[in-house]
Amino acid sequence: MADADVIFAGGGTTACVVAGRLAAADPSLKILARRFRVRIIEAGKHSQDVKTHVQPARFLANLKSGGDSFTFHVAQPSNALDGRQCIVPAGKVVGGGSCVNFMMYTRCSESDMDDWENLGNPGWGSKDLIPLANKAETCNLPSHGTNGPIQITAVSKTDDMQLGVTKQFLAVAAARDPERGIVPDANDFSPSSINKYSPWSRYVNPQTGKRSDTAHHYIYNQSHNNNIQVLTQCRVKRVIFDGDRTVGVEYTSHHPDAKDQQTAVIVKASKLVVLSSGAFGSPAILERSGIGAKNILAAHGIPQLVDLPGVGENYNDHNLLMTPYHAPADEITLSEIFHGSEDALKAHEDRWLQDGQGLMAHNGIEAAIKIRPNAKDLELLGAQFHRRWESFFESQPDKPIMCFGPMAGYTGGNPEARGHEHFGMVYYIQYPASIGRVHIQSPDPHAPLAFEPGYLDKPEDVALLRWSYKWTREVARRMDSYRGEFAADHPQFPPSSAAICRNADGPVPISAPDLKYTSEDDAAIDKFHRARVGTAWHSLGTCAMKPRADGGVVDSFLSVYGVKGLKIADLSIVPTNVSTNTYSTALMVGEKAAVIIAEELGISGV
Ligand SMILES: Cc1cc2nc3c(=O)[nH]c(=O)nc-3n(C[C@H](O)[C@H](O)[C@H](O)COP(=O)(O)OP(=O)(O)OC[C@H]3O[C@@H](n4cnc5c(N)ncnc54)[C@H](O)[C@@H]3O)c2cc1C
Repeated sequence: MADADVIFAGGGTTACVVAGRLAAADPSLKILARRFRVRIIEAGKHSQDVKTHVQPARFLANLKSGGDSFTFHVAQPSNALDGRQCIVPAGKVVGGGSCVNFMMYTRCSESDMDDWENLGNPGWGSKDLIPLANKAETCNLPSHGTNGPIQITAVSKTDDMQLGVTKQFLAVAAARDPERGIVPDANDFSPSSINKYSPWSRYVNPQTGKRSDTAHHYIYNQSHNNNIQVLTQCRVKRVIFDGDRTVGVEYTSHHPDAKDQQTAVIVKASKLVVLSSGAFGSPAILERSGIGAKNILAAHGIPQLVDLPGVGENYNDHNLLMTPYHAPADEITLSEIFHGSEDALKAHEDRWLQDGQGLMAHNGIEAAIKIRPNAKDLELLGAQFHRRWESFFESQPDKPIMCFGPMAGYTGGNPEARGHEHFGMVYYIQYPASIGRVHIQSPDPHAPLAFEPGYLDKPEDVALLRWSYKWTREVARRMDSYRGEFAADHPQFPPSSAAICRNADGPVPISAPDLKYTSEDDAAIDKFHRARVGTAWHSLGTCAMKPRADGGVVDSFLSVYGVKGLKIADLSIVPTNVSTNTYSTALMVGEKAAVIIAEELGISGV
């Protein structure tokens, strides 16, 4: 007899949306959201009411603690990064990334969704997906959702802002770059909002001040619904088939203290297995199940069931830096919450416990721009970027090249920054030309993956970051709080350079000339980027939804090619990159997957 009707392998962001919607619509359907299993009596890694998850501003301390709500995927050494091994964390907790992310509320470009549809995926264009993006959220801004589970703190005007650096960023924008202009909401899916400065909202409930994640808002809110069974600290090894029909999955304990992490347990699904293990986990489960490229499976002694060479390929992310600037001692930032002791945090936590307000309910980001270059920028971006501009961006006016914004606080790891105030300038590439891959390197589900993120493999991405460093620095230098660069976390320019980093008494005038950089300076910037560029935590694309002949892994109904009864619902299915922080994309994919599965299973009311 089957253990459930639908089994989800992975209980992260997208899985909670799909499982929650299906279970709420049809309480007679048994849903088993598969995560980490408690081996003895340890409840495992639920996120419910855990303060590192629900108190928003603890996100950075949680990440830096290296704690057990993350999997840290260590990449292979990369030539483009001067031999460095990047580390890309992914959420590992019920609710996945939505419980550990930075809560920056961003939505993609219309054309991103239309690109997916045009790849051969009917029903995945902006016309169909925008209503589903709105269905997921409640956000008090025009053109957003009004009745969805995910609650947004809307920031659209100066009165909504708590951080001086945000206001300064927008003030410099207004004075220095009036051509681009400021809009109240750059995340309304309107092409005309691209290339505009804007206040920025966050995934925090404005009433309670709690993080708005999918675990609490799609699963834990259904504690009355006995049909949702969540196993924690269990790791899915592979999918079990009867011929080409999916019948269940095999899992093992993932409890860190478990003496035996290899004993297999098999659970059967009567209707469907859904892989929701994210851009790293889902392709790995497929490969361990015999679905993937022949050479990779053969190298690990796994018999091939379906030849799908696209599995694990097409790894996409956004490449990010946050460069810090000194700020006055009385600057309002989150640095104390990011790096302070529990004693130092107590006042912030007490304030938050009173009414859910204060800096503990914040993420430090309240303004940004998804930017496109003007003629002067294109000249500065140089020849290395021009081909990419002409072939990809020029004809797609709603595709930004970078996202820039100020972060109120120091996010780096240099202990010299402690006890002083800083703000950061964040910059990340929206559509990196460099693409990576992730594959298994063992049939063991606990073994690390063979991961090549591809960061900066292409020179056009290096050119983008070089221009972005200079661009963001020019804005920072004009902000009232600017007191010079925190030099240890900037490029090491030659001592004679006019661009050398130094302390300052205050900002330069808006009309001051821009810094001049020599070719040696440019080399220092590139070296810095190769040494420091990192993930934006937006991994996607490794089980792409596109035609099988084009390297696709799932079709537009999210069904894995070559077998029956197996779907994927997470960001691994996204075939091409998006101009957004990807929580919104996971919500949208989840809502779409819920509709698809409900229709197939004859469930109404989703
Ligand atoms: C540190 C960080 C900061 C971020 N900041 C932002 C932000 O500010 N704004 C924004 O919009 N987005 C942000 N994101 C991105 C966003 O949160 C993710 O893109 C999104 O949550 C991914 O959803 P998913 O469903 O694809 O995967 P996940 O949410 O990662 O879910 C996958 C789940 O599967 C589990 N799993 C993996 N393998 C197995 C297995 N074999 N068996 C069982 N379970 C398995 C994992 O533990 C995980 O819980 C951030 C992400 C991170 C990690």
